[in-house]
Amino acid sequence: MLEINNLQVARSGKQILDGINLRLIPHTLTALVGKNGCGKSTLVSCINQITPYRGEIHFSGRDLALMPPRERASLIAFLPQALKSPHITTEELIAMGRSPYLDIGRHMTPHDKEMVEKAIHAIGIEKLIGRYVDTLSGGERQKVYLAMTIAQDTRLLVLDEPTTYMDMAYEHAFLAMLDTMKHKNKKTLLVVMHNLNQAVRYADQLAVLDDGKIVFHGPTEECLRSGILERVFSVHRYMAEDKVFFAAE
Ligand SMILES: Nc1ncnc2c1ncn2[C@@H]1O[C@H](COP(=O)(O)OP(=O)(O)OP(=O)(O)O)[C@@H](O)[C@H]1O
Repeated sequence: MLEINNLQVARSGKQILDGINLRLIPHTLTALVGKNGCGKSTLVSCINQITPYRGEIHFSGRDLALMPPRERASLIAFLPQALKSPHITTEELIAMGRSPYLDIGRHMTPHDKEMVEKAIHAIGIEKLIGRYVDTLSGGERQKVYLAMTIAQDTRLLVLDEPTTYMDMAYEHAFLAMLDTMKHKNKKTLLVVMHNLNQAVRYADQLAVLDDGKIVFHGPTEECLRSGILERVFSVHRYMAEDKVFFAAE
């Protein structure tokens, strides 16, 4: 599984990530949390080999920096924070998730088509089929991109703020679906999350970034006991109906 060793990123003379070590546990959901500008998207873009870094990122013992992009895409699916709006149909975009597996003529096999269908149903976007991506709302576009990452059928999914545009009810349904994917489909998930209340409810593990450093990585329960979230986010915590909630001070 994914293992990051002593990752360093500097930009315009500023140290953005400093000595990051992170080892994901298979078949768990790890929420990457931290205040605005602490380096979450930068860390994700290093895994995606977009941002240059010093240090090492391995997947099942293989250096990701040395792995051909097509092979990498068969192991790790990414949902970036900023989504493009190409003038292609939703099915065409979702089918791009199958790119790492297609032959030289880019022909979809019945299995590829089945994976696309399954992703459409998993996200519940049947009504968006036939629409052009550049005509969709922010939330609709986010769902179509999510279907693309699910169609990619990788062992690891790295999602950068996947619920930004989602309404509250769909956000819950989506996070519950990730939970099912983890258990039923044996997926491992690294998810950048802004909503602390959702993170502590759905994540098995929390990785807390503060000013470019991982200040906690471990089970969610342990993180809650440590009081680190209150310190990093300047929030206070309360209980309601046996659930933990955080609120701004
Ligand atoms: N090209 C760049 N040059 C200089 N600084 C940069 C550059 N790109 C990002 N940064 C800085 O790096 C820091 C980390 O940015 P990053 O986008 O990773 O934060 P984040 O934790 O994802 O933030 P948010 O929660 O707001 O999405 C920020 O202070 C940002 O301004």
